Amino acid sequence: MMGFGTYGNLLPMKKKGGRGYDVPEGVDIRGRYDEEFAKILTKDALQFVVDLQREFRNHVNYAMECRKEAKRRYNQGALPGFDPATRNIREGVWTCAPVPPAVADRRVEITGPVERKMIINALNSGAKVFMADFEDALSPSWENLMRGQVNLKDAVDGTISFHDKARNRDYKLNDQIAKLFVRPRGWHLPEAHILIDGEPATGCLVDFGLYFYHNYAKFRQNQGAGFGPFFYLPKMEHSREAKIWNNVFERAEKMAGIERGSIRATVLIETLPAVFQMDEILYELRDHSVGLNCGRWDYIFSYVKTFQAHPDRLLPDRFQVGMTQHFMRSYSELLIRTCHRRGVHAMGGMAAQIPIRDDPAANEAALDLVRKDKLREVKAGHDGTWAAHPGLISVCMEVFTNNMGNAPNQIQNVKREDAAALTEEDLLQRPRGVRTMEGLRLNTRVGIQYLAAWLTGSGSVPLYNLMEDAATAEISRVQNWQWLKYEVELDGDGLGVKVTKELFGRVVEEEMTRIESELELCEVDLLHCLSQLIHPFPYNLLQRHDDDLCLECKRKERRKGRNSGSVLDNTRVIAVQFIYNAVQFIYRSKSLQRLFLLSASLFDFPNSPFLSFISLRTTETPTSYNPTALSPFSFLFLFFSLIFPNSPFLSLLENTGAGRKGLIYATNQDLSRQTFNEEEAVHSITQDYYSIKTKIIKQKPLPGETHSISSSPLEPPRRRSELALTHPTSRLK
Ligand SMILES: CC(=O)SCCNC(=O)CCNC(=O)[C@H](O)C(C)(C)COP(=O)(O)OP(=O)(O)OC[C@H]1O[C@@H](n2cnc3c(N)ncnc32)[C@H](O)[C@@H]1OP(=O)(O)O
Ligand SMILES: O=CC(=O)O
Repeated sequence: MMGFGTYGNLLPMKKKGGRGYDVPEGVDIRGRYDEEFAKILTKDALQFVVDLQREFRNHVNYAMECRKEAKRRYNQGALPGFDPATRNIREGVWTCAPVPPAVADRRVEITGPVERKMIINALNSGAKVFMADFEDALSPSWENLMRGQVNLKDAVDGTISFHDKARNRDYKLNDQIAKLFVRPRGWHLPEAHILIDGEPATGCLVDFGLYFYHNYAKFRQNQGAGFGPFFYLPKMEHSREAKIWNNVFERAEKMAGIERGSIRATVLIETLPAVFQMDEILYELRDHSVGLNCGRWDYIFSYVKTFQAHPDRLLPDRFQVGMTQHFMRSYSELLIRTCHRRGVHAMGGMAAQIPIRDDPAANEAALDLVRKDKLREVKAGHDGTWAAHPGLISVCMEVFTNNMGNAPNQIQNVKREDAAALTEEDLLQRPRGVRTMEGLRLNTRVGIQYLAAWLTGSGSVPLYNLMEDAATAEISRVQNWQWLKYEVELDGDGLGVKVTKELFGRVVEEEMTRIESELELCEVDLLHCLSQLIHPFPYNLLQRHDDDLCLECKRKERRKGRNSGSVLDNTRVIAVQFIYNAVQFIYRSKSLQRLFLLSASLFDFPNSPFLSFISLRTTETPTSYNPTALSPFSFLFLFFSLIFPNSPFLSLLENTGAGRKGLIYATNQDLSRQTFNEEEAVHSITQDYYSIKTKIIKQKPLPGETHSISSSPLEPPRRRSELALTHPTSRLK
């Protein structure tokens, strides 16, 4: 994980700015200078990005305007649907270019952020494909984005390695590795660290351009058997956006002097409007396509976003919106039919379960949910599927292999002509289910913790034994937004209770308390981990504490409770405890919190897709974020933080306070990820947005609580006994 511990290098950034890099005319780099990054941000590579930007920016701007126009129509009551103007494409007989042999078999694909160790683990995982993610699994700090490029270049070169200091373990590539696909960001996200002609570059052109420029030759030789590089393309809403990608690919092929159709991409169908454009999208990309993928989590998010002005289409609890809902099943079946008719892969979606290492029964239950989900996919006709964790590869592989036989895919064998009968009504059918207080609470808890992690540099995290990334956490955010906007009346325990701002504010406070109690369990682990890091003094990353404890130790620690335990009885640990307490003391200071947010917003997050709330252009309470209101002590702190790049002080400032504020703010904003009206920031919900609680670490269920919240889009949720204990209305009095 790469966090804000890198702040220390920000002083050099101030001095050098873009001047540290040798840039072409019209380019200004705002991110900090780093020698490793300079090998990626070469003048020639930047020139390629600049050329793409200049050639395509008007097309991108136009496409974004069209999105706004469509949104206006949906907000006035229109529904998305098939476009009569492109009927000939949908009904015409045509196919995409043949699938390259290197990626004919994609039965299991693993995904993950472009972190060094995870790239190696994913490529070695036994999956057929690894999708390296600059998008939902990555928090888009300058550090993460640029390190990601460095890591991918080493991976394609075959030289990538990693030494895990805490475990004294070396990582390198196996002989057999997965095929690499790269997912750049969506068209709508700017890259604010790189200005081209005075404007932020288009994020995906930076991701694509730098990666392509440095890797196309080696990739085609080492990975693609003459084809490639390969990409996943996210968040498109219309085929005109696919057409821009197609033109970008042709431009890149021309620059590289490689054959047209070398680059191949799979498009994620993960917005509601795009489901009505699947043929059109494939048609635009027909020389460069290797299929479509059911990006089901974002698809659910998009349902809320598209219908934000349709109170008759509110979602039930997040975990009830699964693949057995009619609109979800219809989407997956139509995707399979469309892809197979056009001769390309129909990829399945992500199961959010991850292995549960300290509870075999819960682990088996989680694996069983994955198995059922994958079985549904393969039987429906999907050619492959996604897994979030290496521990799930064998389960998914077994299901697909047992049901696909020896064929590398089902493109020719399962045509799903029955899906031709699916109508607009099928694809839009209202989801069924209930809206509960439990759902509201869970969304709140997940939202707070995900945003806190995201702010501190982690775009995918394990929460309550599930993978959470920007797509899944986004569902939590928009669902709360929707329920609040329409003041829905809750079902179940919350029967008759309306989701008002007051209720939401109280839920936030209560969930903060709960998170705090969960985190107290983790503090013992943190201390233990610190003890291992004290020598040398812990200017080091503290995040990976949990894995370093053996399971028995963890159980013992938890039984004994906070700040006790036999593993904490030596001098080193007492020293650590002293430092830890000192840090905690500082850490709870409000001015420091403000300083943290201030530095974060100044230096590392101009890119934020939905968290621009931490920017300084705030209309919030007069003292917050006002640099002149900070105490001299804060400045001293900033000074020390800058001197010590990986200061544990900064690591510890990973905070739920920021996450809470983020959730409150984001919940009250326009649902578009592109813009925020800061005027609308709501002050009335909680008295204190900034109270920092403690470091976000891996969340484990509380003792006595069942481990399995069903996360599969297949199964209905189970009760969480813990939450059912108190009637929500009495808790809120
Ligand atoms: C909806 C969508 O957009 S899905 C696509 C975007 N989302 C993703 O890609 C999420 C991918 N998954 C992940 O990021 C991770 O699995 C998480 C954050 C959920 C959990 O990660 P961890 O907490 O590290 O899991 P855990 O501790 O069990 O990991 C065990 C080992 O597996 C590795 N690992 C876990 N997930 C992955 C992965 N996706 N790829 C490669 N390696 C992985 C870890 O690095 C660790 O390696 P080590 O033993 O050598 O140290
Ligand atoms: O990107 C994938 C999704 O499910 O969302």
